Formats: sequence, structure tokens, C-alpha cells
Amino acid sequence: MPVQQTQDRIILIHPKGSSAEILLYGATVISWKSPSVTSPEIKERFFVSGKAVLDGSKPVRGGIPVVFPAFGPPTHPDHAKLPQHGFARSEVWSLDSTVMDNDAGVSVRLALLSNANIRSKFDKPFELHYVVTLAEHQISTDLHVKNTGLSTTGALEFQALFHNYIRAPANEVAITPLQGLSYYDKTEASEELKARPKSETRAAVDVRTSTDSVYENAPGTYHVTWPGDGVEIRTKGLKDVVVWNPQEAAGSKIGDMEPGGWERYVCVEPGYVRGFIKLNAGDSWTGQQVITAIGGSPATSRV
Ligand SMILES: O=P(O)(O)OC[C@H]1O[C@H](O)[C@H](O)[C@@H](O)[C@@H]1O
Repeated sequence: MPVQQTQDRIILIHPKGSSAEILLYGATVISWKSPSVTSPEIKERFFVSGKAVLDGSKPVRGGIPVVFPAFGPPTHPDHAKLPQHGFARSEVWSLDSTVMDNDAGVSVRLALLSNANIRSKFDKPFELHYVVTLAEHQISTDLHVKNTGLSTTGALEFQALFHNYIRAPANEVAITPLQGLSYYDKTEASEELKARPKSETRAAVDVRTSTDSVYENAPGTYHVTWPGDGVEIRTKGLKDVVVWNPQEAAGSKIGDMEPGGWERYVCVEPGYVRGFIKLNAGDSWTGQQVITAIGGSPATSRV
């Protein structure tokens, strides 16, 4: 069966050999094994820390945690009681339906409705649906947000982001095209410096030093390449992108990071995180990413 469900996860299997696993906890995609466009070798494309906790007691350190309704420490008054990155990554979602199951793609839809635990910290009426689609060389994720309130309950204001942990030799990755964009450097020491925009001068961004950069109004399509392999991330509705790798100094302080884990991934996280999306009662919004295993090309196979 191309869509399998166990007690804690959903497994998608594509007829051409790719597969994906989605934990119901957080709707966290924790594995994507895929050939690339240029090589038939099936490889794991996401990093999950060997110390990641998968039992639903804390967000997963790896894969694709879903960040909603706040990115980072909350800054909006409606989010004041929420933890860093909101609640979507630490709630149990349910399998809603199989959307598609054929050679073009294997796709499921998960749902998260409000519950007593969420309401105690965030009392806005909302509904989340998350569609994960596996194709031969591709995985895509679509987050659908609806304000289910009445006109009297007011607007739903939120941020959203896909926190992709791309498995890659961190010190060799190049991320393009970010040159010329303005970004906020969260590694700066003071709040004042963190809030001051910088301008990206590099044609290809690397993460050889500790990096935590929030690029705003970014082009929406990114290439993350390293010698011999790479991925392309195409997005819709997600105007910003975050690039994060803590390197050793900060990475070794993360409790659920495996030793040296920061050398094995780069987070390239498309999102809407500068400002807020505002939905009036009854309105909906969708953010989408399509990640393609593009493999190595002469341009990426630097020896
Ligand atoms: O440790 P977490 O809450 O999962 O956050 C991990 C990281 O997420 C994002 O990339 C932020 O920009 C970083 O500042 C943060 O450290």
C-alpha cells in the first residue's frame, strides 16, 4: 500500500522508489528518501539528529517542523503565551484523507483543529490542513490556514514557516540567489543590532560560520548545492527565508543535537516571518514549498 499508517506516523511510498515518513506529532516529515533528477541512487534527504526525541514529548530536531503561528520568540500580543515557534510542531495532528495515489504523486492531508490545550494559550478560532505530496524526485508541503471565526471574533494574525533540515555537508553548501537582499542577523549580540537590516553581498551564501539570518522579500526559489548534489526549493505565499546553522559553538549547546550534527545539515526555511498574515473571519491562506532533489550538475560538482 503506497500510504501506510502506523500508530504514530504515515509512510508514503512512490512507485518509482522514493518514500517519506510523517509523524502525526507536529505533522513532522522525518524522512524523505529519493533519487535525484541526475542520479538513480536513493538517499535520505533530511537530517534528523540521532538525539531527536520522536515520542511526542518535544519538537523533533530535524526533518520539517511546521512553525505556526509564531516564528521565534513570539512578538505579537495574540501569541504571548506561546513557546518559541508556536504550537503546530508540538501538537498531534490527524490523518484527514489520501488526496492522490498514482504515478504522479502520493499525497495525504493532515488536520489540526483547536483543542483545550491550544485554547489555553491561543484562543483564536482556526483550522490547519497540511498536504504532503511525494513525487519521483520531489516532496511538497502545503499549509492551509483558515480563520473559522465569525465576523465578531476578529482577525487571525500569524506567521508560518517550514523549518527544513536539509541533509548536506554544511561546510560545503552554497545557497543562492540571496545577493542584494536585506536580512536580519540573529547571531548579533544585542537586540538593537539584531533589528538592524544588513544587505547580503555574497553571490552564494555559506554557513561556515554560525549563521541565523532572516532574509525578507526573497525571490521564492532557492538552490542549495554542494559538490555532487543539491536541492531546489520553490515556494508560494512565503516571502521570507531563514538560513540557520549553529556551528559548534552554539550547536554543541543544543540538548537534542547529536555530536557534530551541525556539520550534517543546513536549515533553509521558507516562511512568512517578517510581519504577520492577517485573515478575516472565513478567509483562508496557503503557503507552499516544492523541494526537488536536483542532484549534481557540472555547476554544482566542484571538485
Ligand atoms: O531550537 P528550536 O526552537 O527548534 O529553533 C531552532 C532555530 O530555528 C530557527 O532557525 C531560528 O532562526 C533559530 O534562531 C533557532 O535557533
